[in-house]
Amino acid sequence: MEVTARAPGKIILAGEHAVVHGYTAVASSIDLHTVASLRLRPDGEDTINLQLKDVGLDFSWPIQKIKEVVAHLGSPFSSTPTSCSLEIIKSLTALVDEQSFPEARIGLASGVCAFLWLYTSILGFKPATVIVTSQLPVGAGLGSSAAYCVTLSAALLAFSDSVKVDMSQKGWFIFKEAEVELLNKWAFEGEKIIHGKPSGVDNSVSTFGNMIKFKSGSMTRIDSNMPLRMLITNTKVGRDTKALVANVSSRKSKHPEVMGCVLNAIEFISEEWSTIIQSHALDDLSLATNEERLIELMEMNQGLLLSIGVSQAAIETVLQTTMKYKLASKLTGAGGGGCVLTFLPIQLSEAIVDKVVGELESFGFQCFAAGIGGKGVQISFDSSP
Ligand SMILES: Nc1ncnc2c1ncn2[C@@H]1O[C@H](COP(=O)(O)OP(=O)(O)O)[C@@H](O)[C@H]1O
Ligand SMILES: C[C@@](O)(CCOP(=O)(O)O)CC(=O)O
Ligand SMILES: [Mg+2]
Repeated sequence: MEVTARAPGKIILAGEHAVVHGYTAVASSIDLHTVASLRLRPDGEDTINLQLKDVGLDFSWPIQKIKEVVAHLGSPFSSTPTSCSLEIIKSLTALVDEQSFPEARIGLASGVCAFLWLYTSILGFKPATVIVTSQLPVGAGLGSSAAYCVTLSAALLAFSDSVKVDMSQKGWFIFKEAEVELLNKWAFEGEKIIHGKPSGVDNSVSTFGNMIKFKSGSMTRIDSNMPLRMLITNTKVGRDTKALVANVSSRKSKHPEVMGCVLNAIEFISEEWSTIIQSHALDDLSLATNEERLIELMEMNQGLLLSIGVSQAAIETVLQTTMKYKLASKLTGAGGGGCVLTFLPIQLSEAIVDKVVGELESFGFQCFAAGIGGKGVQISFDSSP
């Protein structure tokens, strides 16, 4: 029996970073997914195998070895989501390092630690092969870390005693509500290992899908009444969410009053975003007025993100390029590189979009569109041998 789980990435429309400090963010799922398949190995085999196809890494740990490393810390197996202590992270990192992790890919090590923590906590020491693939660029602001943790948590829970699923069901489906909440909590624990101090917005939107407003750990679903088109430009400049979040926190402790005002301003931007997107535009004129307001909010949000130190040269190149076409852009996710969103008004001609894309791609950036606001995590079973 094999289970496959898929979880979407996200865009943050307003409020990244501020959300880490208890302010509001507005985020939406996108129709690009991370997929994890998990197949239990027959009894007698004694390894846990993890294949990360996008980054070309393949790990195999004898169960006995994992037991030796984590069991002395007490059985990590737990029916309620628990945080991975620093001591366990150290032990898990030793397990990852033993597999001669390539130096250039050391940032990926925390993702492998998150896997080991989720695996041993949810499934214990059952032998299995887990394969992860993704349509999302890794480390580019589209929430690949959250989609990875959500999809792994879903696949692991599907074979655990914590959820009750009918494995004969055909096609994609999802657990019951309380079980999805449990999954989201586990994914958050995985995100903590990768991000250090995540707000929880990314795992929540990947788990539940749609568009959400998120503040201080709780989410409200947004029912958008506006068609929304965003061009996503991947600058391909690598960055690490954990470091960017830590830098913002350090700026906040150095300049508490200034940062308080900036983050408060971002809060108002997110609130206004959520009001506008839910309002009913009765005619083309009011739709255009609403679009104009969202464009201004995006410009202000980007300015504030620059002021907290998370913009970057390639991001600024995207902004200047799209500005030539009177289009507004803002970074999405942690910034420091990664992806930028450009608001495409509904009336904008495809000819202009093509011109902007052509110019952006001439810098070596990659442009794409993504469906906004689709379903959250789903699983499916395959009983073929
Ligand atoms: N498909 C994947 N395969 C392996 N690791 C992944 C994958 N997706 C995410 N990760 C983990 O998430 C990390 C990137 O997370 P992060 O810096 O938060 O960027 P983002 O979430 O914006 O893509 C990677 O370094 C890796 O540890
Ligand atoms: C910067 C932040 O607001 C979003 C990070 O998103 P991403 O990992 O860059 O996709 C951090 C968080 O909310 O946990
Ligand atoms: Mg992330």
